[in-house]
Amino acid sequence: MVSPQQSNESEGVAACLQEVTKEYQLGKTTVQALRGISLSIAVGSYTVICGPSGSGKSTALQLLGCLDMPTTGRVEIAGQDVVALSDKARTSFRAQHLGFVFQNFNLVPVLTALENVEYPLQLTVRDAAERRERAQKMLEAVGLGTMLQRRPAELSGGQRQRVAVARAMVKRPKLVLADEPTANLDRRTGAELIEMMRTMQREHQTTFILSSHDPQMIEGADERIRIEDGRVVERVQRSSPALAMRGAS
Ligand SMILES: Nc1ncnc2c1ncn2[C@@H]1O[C@H](COP(=O)(O)OP(=O)(O)OP(=O)(O)O)[C@@H](O)[C@H]1O
Repeated sequence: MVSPQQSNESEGVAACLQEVTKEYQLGKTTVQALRGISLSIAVGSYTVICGPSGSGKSTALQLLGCLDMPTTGRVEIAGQDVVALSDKARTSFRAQHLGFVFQNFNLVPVLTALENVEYPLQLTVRDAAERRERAQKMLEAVGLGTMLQRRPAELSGGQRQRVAVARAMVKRPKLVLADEPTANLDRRTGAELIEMMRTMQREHQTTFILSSHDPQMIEGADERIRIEDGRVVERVQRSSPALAMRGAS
């Protein structure tokens, strides 16, 4: 297993991209999804990456989640240069330290809520009773203590996304990445989910990085990073709104 080095992390940086570009090849066409992005995310913060459709939000999130590698540049998560890791070490690092919430919930349909949340612990926790107890506690924390045995099809969209948040949090990750988590929820359910994620983030001091178009989510963030056409064009910290930096990189 790969343990994070203590370089940037000990300086309060949970994750950073340095001069990162990402190109996709579409037949003979090269799509430049990210055009030299540099950003850092503070430990324990709740950061939203926003911007128009196609601007590069999901691509940035995929890189921060070790789900893809940059074309050029450095990606550091919890002090670890993840580009330098082998595929196997990167998979292990991801399983150990990162949690994910997706727009479409991505729950396993044949498993119950409890089994879905237990699932990621199979890689890291040997004791079955401990896995069950941790999964149950996490489902109770997201308000689903009475629905442990329900399968995803027997839950509402908001409840499914709560299961997904519990699944992301159960391994006590350093970082939770959420790609448009409220996109498939109505406004009220989205607002409840945002509040719940905020509570979890504060209680567990977990760093959350989200991508979103949702004004409710963007407004409540500690920091918002706006991307347009593969570049960071604005960073606004909630504590000091005057810190808006047009054309940050
Ligand atoms: N696998 C891929 N192959 C080719 N092009 C891709 C791929 N993934 C993304 N792109 C392109 O890269 C650019 C950035 O896409 P990305 O999904 O990161 O944007 P986004 O800001 O998340 O958009 P949305 O808000 O619509 O989800 C777009 O031009 C997109 O078409």
